[in-house]
Amino acid sequence: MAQYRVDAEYVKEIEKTRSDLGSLISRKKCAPLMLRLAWHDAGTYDAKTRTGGPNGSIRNQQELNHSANKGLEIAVELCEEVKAKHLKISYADLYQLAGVVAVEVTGGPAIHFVPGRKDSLESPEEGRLPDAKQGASHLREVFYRMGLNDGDIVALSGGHTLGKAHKDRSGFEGQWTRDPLKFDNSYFVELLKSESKDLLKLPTDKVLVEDPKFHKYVELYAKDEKAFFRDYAKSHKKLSELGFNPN
Ligand SMILES: C=CC1=C(C)/C(=C/c2[nH]c(Cc3[nH]c(Cc4[nH]c(OC(C)(C)C)c(C)c4C=C)c(C)c3CCC(=O)O)c(CCC(=O)O)c2C)NC1=O
Ligand SMILES: [Fe+3]
Repeated sequence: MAQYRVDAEYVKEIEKTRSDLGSLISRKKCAPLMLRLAWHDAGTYDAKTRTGGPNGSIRNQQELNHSANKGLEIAVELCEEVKAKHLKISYADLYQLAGVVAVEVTGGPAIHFVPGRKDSLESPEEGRLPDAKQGASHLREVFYRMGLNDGDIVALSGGHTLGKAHKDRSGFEGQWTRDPLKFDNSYFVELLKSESKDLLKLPTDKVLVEDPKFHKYVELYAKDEKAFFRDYAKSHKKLSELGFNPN
């Protein structure tokens, strides 16, 4: 992923973009969708070939057509309103900033954001994002390929504190927590409880409790929200900067 040095003017523009994203995301109550957009752009990264990653390519219709990205054209559309006011900001930076703001406006941790991602029009082949129907070895294969580790997998899954699954997008239906617009550690609290008919657990959510290496993090985050916020902020930054070595 290419990057470029940014000047003071670009940094100033980023701050204006951040505030416009905050108003848009609060007004439209679309924090969960924006967080998913940021991940689906960044989560295609392959550390070996150094391809994919947070480069704005998710805006390509060809990539939006990937089955894992169903529904994200809405998020891309919503971002256009902000992009039109800040043309010099790259799509790559815009989408990652939207993910950072989505977490902050819903009460989550502040996440350090470094601008300078370059856009690419090249979309990776379909199938780089994890499949929610699979198990622990698949999760590790996909996240290790991105250059992330077991702790990142559990912390990032905590992003399911926001939002819901939609039958017509992923085939799953329902929210993971009582308040889908509040960023807190309740995803982990619910994960340790037995199945409840009104809350969702994806197969990939369930493996976080079944696999002993993942389970120890779930236990920690369920009882210590500060620890979750600390680790989530680190993993979020890591995912949003895959392939991008900020100077
Ligand atoms: C760790 C594996 C993992 C998988 C397999 C996953 C899959 C997954 N995530 C979501 C929705 C979904 N996901 C997320 C954050 C999210 N998603 C995500 O996994 C990636 C991208 C790597 C797959 C990461 C790493 C994060 C972390 C913040 C949000 C906020 C929403 C709600 C969106 C909404 O409300 O519209 C859906 C339902 C889509 C829909 O029907 O609208 C599915 C099937 N999410 C996962 O964590
Ligand atoms: Fe998800």
